[in-house]
Amino acid sequence: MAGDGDIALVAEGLVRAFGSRKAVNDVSLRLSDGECLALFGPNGAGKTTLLRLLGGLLRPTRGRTMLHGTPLPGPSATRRLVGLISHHAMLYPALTVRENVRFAAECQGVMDADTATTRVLQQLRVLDRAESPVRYLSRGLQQRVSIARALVHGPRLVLLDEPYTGLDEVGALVFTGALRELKASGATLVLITHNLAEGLMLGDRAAIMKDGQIVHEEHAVDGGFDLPRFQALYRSLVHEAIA
Ligand SMILES: Nc1ncnc2c1ncn2[C@@H]1O[C@H](COP(=O)(O)OP(=O)(O)OP(=O)(O)O)[C@@H](O)[C@H]1O
Repeated sequence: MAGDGDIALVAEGLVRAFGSRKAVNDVSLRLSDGECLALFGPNGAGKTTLLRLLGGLLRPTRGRTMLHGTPLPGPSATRRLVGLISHHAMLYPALTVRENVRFAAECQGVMDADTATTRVLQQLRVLDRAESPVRYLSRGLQQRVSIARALVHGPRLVLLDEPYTGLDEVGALVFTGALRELKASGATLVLITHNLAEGLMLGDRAAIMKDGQIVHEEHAVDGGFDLPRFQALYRSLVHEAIA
C-alpha cells in the first residue's frame, strides 16, 4: 500500500462473528515497527479474538489484516513473522527444554536452530535447565520456555495474551527485559493484560476494548502514561459496561 512503508501492521474494518454475536466489531488499527500497543478490556470484550485476527490465526468475517503489505493469513513466510505468547505453555512435556525450543526453531525454518535456541534460552535465563524434560519444571519456568519458543525465530510481530500469568517477580523482570529488546530491534508488539500498570509500562499506545470495539485509544506522552488518570478512565468505561 503506498505510503505505508514504515507501517508494520494495518487492520481495516475487522469483524469476527461467532453465530449472531460479533466478538470483534469493526476494528481498524495501524502499528509501526517497534511500536507496542497495550490492549485492555473486561472479560469477553473481544481482545483475544482481535489478537488472533491480527496474527492471521483466525479469518475475519469482514475486513483484513496486512503485515508489511502482505495480507494475513498469508504464505508461510509471512506467518513466520508472527509469534504468539499466551498463558498456556503448550509445550511437549516429555521433551527437554532445548528440544522443545529447537523443534520450534526448525519448524519455523531458522537456519542455525542450535545457536538460536541457545541464545533465546540464555535471554530468558533458562539455559541452565536446557537438558531437563519440561515436565520437571515449575509453571513459571515452563512459561519462560514457552516465551523462548515463541521468540526463537525472531518474529517481527509478537502477540501477547496475558503473558505474565504464572511468572514470579524475577520471571516478570526477565520477560519485560526480553520484550524491551524485541521492541528495540524493531518488532511490533500487541500486549493483552488485565494489569494496567504492567501494560502501560511497556506500551507506546493503549487501547480499551468493550463489546468488540475499541472505545478509547491514546499515545504515551513523554514516554509514559498517567496511571491514576488511565485507571479512572478504564473503570468508568468498564463500570458503564456492567451497569
Ligand atoms: N470460538 C468461539 N466460538 C464462539 N464464541 C467465541 C469463540 N471465541 C470467542 N467467542 C466469544 O467472543 C467473545 C469475545 O471473546 P474473547 O475471548 O475475544 O474476549 P476477551 O476480551 O479476550 O476476554 P477475556 O478477558 O475473558 O480473555 C466472547 O463472548 C466469547 O464467548
